[in-house]
Amino acid sequence: MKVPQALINSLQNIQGFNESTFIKAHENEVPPISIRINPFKNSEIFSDAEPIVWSNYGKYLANRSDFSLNPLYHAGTFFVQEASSMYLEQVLKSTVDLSQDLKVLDLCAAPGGTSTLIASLITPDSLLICNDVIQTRSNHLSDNLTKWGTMNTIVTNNDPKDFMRLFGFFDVLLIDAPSSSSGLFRKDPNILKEWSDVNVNSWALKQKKMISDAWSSLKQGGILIYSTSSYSKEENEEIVDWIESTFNAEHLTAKNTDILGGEIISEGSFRLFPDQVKGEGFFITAFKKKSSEKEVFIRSGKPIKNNNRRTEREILRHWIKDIDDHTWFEKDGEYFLVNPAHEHAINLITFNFNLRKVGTKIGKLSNKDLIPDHELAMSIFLSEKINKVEVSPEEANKYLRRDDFVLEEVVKGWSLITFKGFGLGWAKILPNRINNYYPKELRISTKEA
Ligand SMILES: C[S@@+](CC[C@H](N)C(=O)[O-])C[C@H]1O[C@@H](n2cnc3c(N)ncnc32)[C@H](O)[C@@H]1O
Repeated sequence: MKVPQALINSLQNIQGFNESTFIKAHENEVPPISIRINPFKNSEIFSDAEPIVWSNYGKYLANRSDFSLNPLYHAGTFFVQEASSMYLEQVLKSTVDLSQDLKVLDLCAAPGGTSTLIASLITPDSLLICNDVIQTRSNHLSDNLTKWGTMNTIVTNNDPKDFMRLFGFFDVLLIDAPSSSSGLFRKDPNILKEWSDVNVNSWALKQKKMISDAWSSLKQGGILIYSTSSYSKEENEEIVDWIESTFNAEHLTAKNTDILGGEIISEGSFRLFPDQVKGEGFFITAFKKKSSEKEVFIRSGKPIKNNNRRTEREILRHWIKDIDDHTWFEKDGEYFLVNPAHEHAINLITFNFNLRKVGTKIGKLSNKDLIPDHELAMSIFLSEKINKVEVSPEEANKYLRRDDFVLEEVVKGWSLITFKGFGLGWAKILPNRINNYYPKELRISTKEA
C-alpha cells in the first residue's frame, strides 16, 4: 500500500513521525485484530489472548475469526474495536474523576466503540447519551448498546446543533469526529483511494462546526475529549489551536505517557502511529471548559407515567433483578426500565431529541404478564429466576438465523435461549412447537456455523 506523497510531506515536522518506518508499516504489515471484553458479561472467551496494554479490557486476537458467526458476539460479551482508539480509556482516566456520577455525551458514537468503552468505565448512576447524526448508523449504535446490556444509556439521532438546547448539561463531551481517516488506510484501502488534501480541509471545517455546535452543552469545568483517525495536522493540532483561540478552553497537556513512551506526545496531545504502537493511526486530546454557560430553561416532557405501580412491580419482580432499585415508564403500551436518578434528564431528552433507545425496553404488559422485549433478554438486570434453555453452537446458530429447531425436555412458556450461559434472546415454548423471538432485523444470514 502506497501512502500519498502529499500526506507524507505534510507530516514531516510532526513529533513521532518517522517516514521510513511509517511507509514500511503501510507496505508490509497487516493491521492487528482487536476486541474489547464486556466487563458486565465476562465470558472469559479470550482470557488467554494478548492484552492491549493501554486498555483494561482490550485484547489482540491471533486470527481473524468471523465474529458475526460467534454466538458470544451476539450475546454482547465483546465488541470489535480498533486497538489505538481504545486509548480513550487512558485519556478519560487522566482527565475525569470516573468515581463520580457523570453526564456524558458521545456526540459521534456509531457504531458504538467509544460508547461501549465509556459505558464500561462510568458508575451505574452516570448517564451516557450516545448520538449519531446518520439514522441508519444510530440504529446500529442502538443495537450494539442493547447487546452491551447496560441501562444508563440513551441513544439519539440528532444533529450536533440540537445539543445547544442542553446548555451546561454535560460533564464530559466526547467528539470522536468523522475525518479523512488516513489512520485507517491499512484497514480499508478504499479510504486511501478517496484521500486528498482538499478533503482534509473540508473535514476540518466540518469538525470545527460540530465542536462549535456542541460546545455550549458542556458545563463549566467540564471536559471535552476530541479524537480523529486522521494523521493530518489540519484535523488535529490545528483544531487544538482553533479551540484554544475560539473558546474559553484550557488544553490539558497529555499525561500518563508511561504506557507508550513520550514519543506519542505531539504538542500536548496523543498521536498513535502504526509503526510505533500495535494499532492504527489515532489522535486524541482533551480540554477543560473555563467559562460558564448561562443556565436556560429547558422544556421538559410530561413527568414519567407510573400508573398502577404495585401490580406492575409484582409482575416485573419475576423478570428483573432488584426491581425495587429501579423505576420504569410506559409509552404506547411499552415499558422502559430506567434508573430513578435519571428521570429528570430522561424527561428533558425525550421532549427535545429523536430517541432511538432509552434505558432498557422491558416489553408489553398483557393480562398480568409480560411479553418480554429483546432488550430485556440482553440486559445485565435480567433476573436469574427466568427460565433458560442452554443451546449447542449449532442450535445457537439456528436460533440466530430464526430457523426452526427442536429442544428436548424444556419448560413451557417464555425462555431465555443461552449459549455458554449468556442470553441470546427469547423463545416461547409451546406444547407442539418453539416460537423464535429473535428480532428479524438482527438475524444472521450465513448458513455455516
Ligand atoms: C469516527 S466515527 C465514530 C466512531 C465511534 N465513536 C466508535 O467508536 O464506534 C464518526 C461518526 O460521526 C458521524 N457523523 C458524521 N457527520 C457527523 C456530524 N455532522 N455530526 C455528528 N456526527 C457525525 C458518522 O456517522 C460516524 O458514525
